[in-house]
Amino acid sequence: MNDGTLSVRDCGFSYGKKEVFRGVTFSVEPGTLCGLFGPNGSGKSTLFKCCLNLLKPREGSIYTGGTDVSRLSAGELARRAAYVPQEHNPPFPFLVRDMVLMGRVAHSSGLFGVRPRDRNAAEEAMERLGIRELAEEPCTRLSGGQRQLVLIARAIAQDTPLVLLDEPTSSLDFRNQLLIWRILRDLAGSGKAVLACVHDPNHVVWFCDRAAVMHSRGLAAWGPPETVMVPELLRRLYGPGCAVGNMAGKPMVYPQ
Ligand SMILES: Nc1ncnc2c1ncn2[C@@H]1O[C@H](COP(=O)(O)OP(=O)(O)OP(=O)(O)O)[C@@H](O)[C@H]1O
Repeated sequence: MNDGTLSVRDCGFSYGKKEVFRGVTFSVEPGTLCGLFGPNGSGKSTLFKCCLNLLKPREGSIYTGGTDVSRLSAGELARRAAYVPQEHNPPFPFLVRDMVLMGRVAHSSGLFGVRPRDRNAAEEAMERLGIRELAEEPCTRLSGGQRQLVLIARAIAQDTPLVLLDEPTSSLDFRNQLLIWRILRDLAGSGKAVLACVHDPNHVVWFCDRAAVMHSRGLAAWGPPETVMVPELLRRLYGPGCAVGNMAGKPMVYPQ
């Protein structure tokens, strides 16, 4: 099996003596968009870093495409999984075009081995994200939202079977939020496994096929959003000010 399936098996992690989560088990299948949500500090970014072998779980294991991520070299992992971090402030004034092209490094022999098809993939990704006109801009001169679009374009250019995104719409206006969700749905539609950390529970209901919920040092729920998004769980997560109604046959979360 060399697809994008992400399989998190009985995973636990601690920073020193501080336990962040334990017993986390869920999977993201090819063709599926899964939303990961939960309160601030519940361990979502930490779990992402474990999936990318940047942090080592204290217990359990994480597989992608049937291989334990800890057994993959950095290059192999970069060909299997793309990652959009929560934020990234580039230390150097790389041009947007070069930043997106960096997504292709996993497929070529370094930045000096860039082939026409790598350049095409980068151009297509910029086109898809609507940032072609920013191609010659240094990344250090972009707004927060523009930087976020560049990071997503880089992940798309990387063209991996698994895509992990940490709050991919946090800095975006509503139009660009809708654009990103449409692109993520298309990525899943093309057979990729997509895991996106999200804060707005309505985004999970509207756009995701699966929901995974981090809370109280573990996974509080996992399944189709309609079954996960129930008032009891939301009140546990976010307190009594949270209600669930119905809009167009889907749950709709709103303030009480
Ligand atoms: N490098 C670190 N060393 C020690 N503790 C850390 C470190 N990074 C994160 N933590 C702690 O681990 C817990 C989980 O943090 P994490 O960033 O994974 O949460 P999160 O769910 O992504 O939060 P948010 O929604 O605010 O982005 C928090 O209590 C945080 O303080």
